[in-house]
Amino acid sequence: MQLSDQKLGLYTDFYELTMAQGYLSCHKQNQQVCFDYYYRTNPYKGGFTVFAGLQDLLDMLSDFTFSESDIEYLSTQGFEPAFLDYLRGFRFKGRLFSVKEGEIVFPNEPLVRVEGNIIECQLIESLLLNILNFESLIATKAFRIKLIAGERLFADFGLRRAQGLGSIHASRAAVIGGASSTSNVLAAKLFNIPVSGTMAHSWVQSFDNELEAFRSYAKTHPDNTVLLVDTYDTLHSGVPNAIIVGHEMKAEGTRLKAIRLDSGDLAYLSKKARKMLDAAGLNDVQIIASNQLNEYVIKTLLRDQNAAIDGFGIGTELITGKDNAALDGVYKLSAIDSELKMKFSENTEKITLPGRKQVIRYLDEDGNFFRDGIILEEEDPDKVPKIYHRVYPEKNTDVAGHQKESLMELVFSEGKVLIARKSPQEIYRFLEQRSQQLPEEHKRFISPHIYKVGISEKLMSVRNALTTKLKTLHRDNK
Ligand SMILES: Nc1ncnc2c1ncn2[C@@H]1O[C@H](COP(=O)(O)OP(=O)(O)OP(=O)(O)O)[C@@H](O)[C@H]1O
Ligand SMILES: O=P(O)(O)OC[C@H]1O[C@H](OP(=O)(O)OP(=O)(O)O)[C@H](O)[C@@H]1O
Ligand SMILES: O=C(O)c1cccnc1
Repeated sequence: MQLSDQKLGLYTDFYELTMAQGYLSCHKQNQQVCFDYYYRTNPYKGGFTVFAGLQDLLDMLSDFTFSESDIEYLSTQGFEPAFLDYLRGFRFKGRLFSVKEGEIVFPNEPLVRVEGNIIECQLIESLLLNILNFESLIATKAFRIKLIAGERLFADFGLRRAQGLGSIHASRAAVIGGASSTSNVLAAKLFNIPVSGTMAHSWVQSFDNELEAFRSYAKTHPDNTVLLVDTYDTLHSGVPNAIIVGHEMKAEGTRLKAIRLDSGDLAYLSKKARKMLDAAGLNDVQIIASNQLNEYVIKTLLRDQNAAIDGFGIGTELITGKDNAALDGVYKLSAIDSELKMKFSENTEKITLPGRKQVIRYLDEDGNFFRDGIILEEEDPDKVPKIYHRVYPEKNTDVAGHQKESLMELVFSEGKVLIARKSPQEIYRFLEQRSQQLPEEHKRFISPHIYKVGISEKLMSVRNALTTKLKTLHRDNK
């Protein structure tokens, strides 16, 4: 994706650049490091997250360079000539290992591992977090909606309510999570996703009366006529006028596709409208609903109130990931050359895991997700018999004999993307398949069952030994 000729090297936080300059002047530029990307809490108080944004990140990495005008700008911000020279030829040449886009993932497990020299890995931190945190947040929201909407179509209507240009990534992520189409034409073109649209109230208002507005639209768009029926009075004007136009279209050999309800009690109105359409012989005209919808409203409409709704248009709540402003994904250093690194915290849950790691997904006898285990990359997964709770090792699970999968694969190396490009719809199909392996108790909205992610004994002992070493060192330094 490219919005302009602006290169992306400056799409970073200032401190990444000041540290990068510091690494260069301390002659650390050849140190080989490893960073992990992971998040800590599932959004929406849910039981899982949908990992998204990888393809965009990989595309943007190729553009993560500095133009002459970027260099000039940095020179006005106090950066040294030697560092500016370094940036002139900069290109990320490290390696990325990642779980697949569309994978269902859980807190605290590495999702991306970045390896390379300390400067390149530091500089891409902000970009990586920006893209992966946001797209994963929106894809997760979309998938929660999809879990409830089922086979009914749902369109992303969010552009007008999105956080600026973030809508481009959000619309892509919405389709990864299960939206059938987007109203966002630029996102549709850039990512080759289905585009769709109905009409606004302004169309209806722009004619002398509602019937004329409906007739004119049907004439100009006979293949895609969806009439917005709530401008004046849904049941006394909108639906009766749509029925007149539906009959006229039939007589002309075309078809009224749907009506859209955008206010009022959507359950009551949809059931009444369904009856009226059916009584008029327009059983194939669908009913689409919109107006501040989310997974909870859709759930009560469909499951408690038997609403006669065939499809949904969803804007604000989908595209902004309401009620979760951000996914709390982080990027933490875990190794420099052969030395393992970790960060302490008062909160034991937040202590990072050192070393180069892989995530193993263990399956149960039905092929469903059973546990995830974080192991050291050098470990043979076949020789990991148990995984342990990262804080309370007395809680552990026998995983020997379970079918297993390694979740992270090499996706970027020597400046090249190593995985095939997939459309957001193809990524959704992968997500759907994975969702069938995720036990139902992790999908419920209220107090979902916590999916267990453990660590291998070797990783635990490496972490514990390093903890003791670093604590001693820092105590002695006091
Ligand atoms: N049957 C229903 N059950 C639960 N929630 C519903 C139902 N029908 C509509 N809603 C939701 O209730 C809210 C109604 O919004 P609001 O109170 O602003 O009324 P409105 O219909 O938009 O009124 P207006 O005519 O001013 O546009 C929306 O979020 C909508 O999705
Ligand atoms: O409610 P959301 O989930 O955010 O979905 C998007 C909303 O945007 C449109 O309304 P708007 O009033 O902006 O335009 P209109 O004149 O077409 O109704 C549309 O009719 C939806 O109600
Ligand atoms: O196509 C629509 O009906 C639409 C698109 C964006 C926002 N609201 C409605």
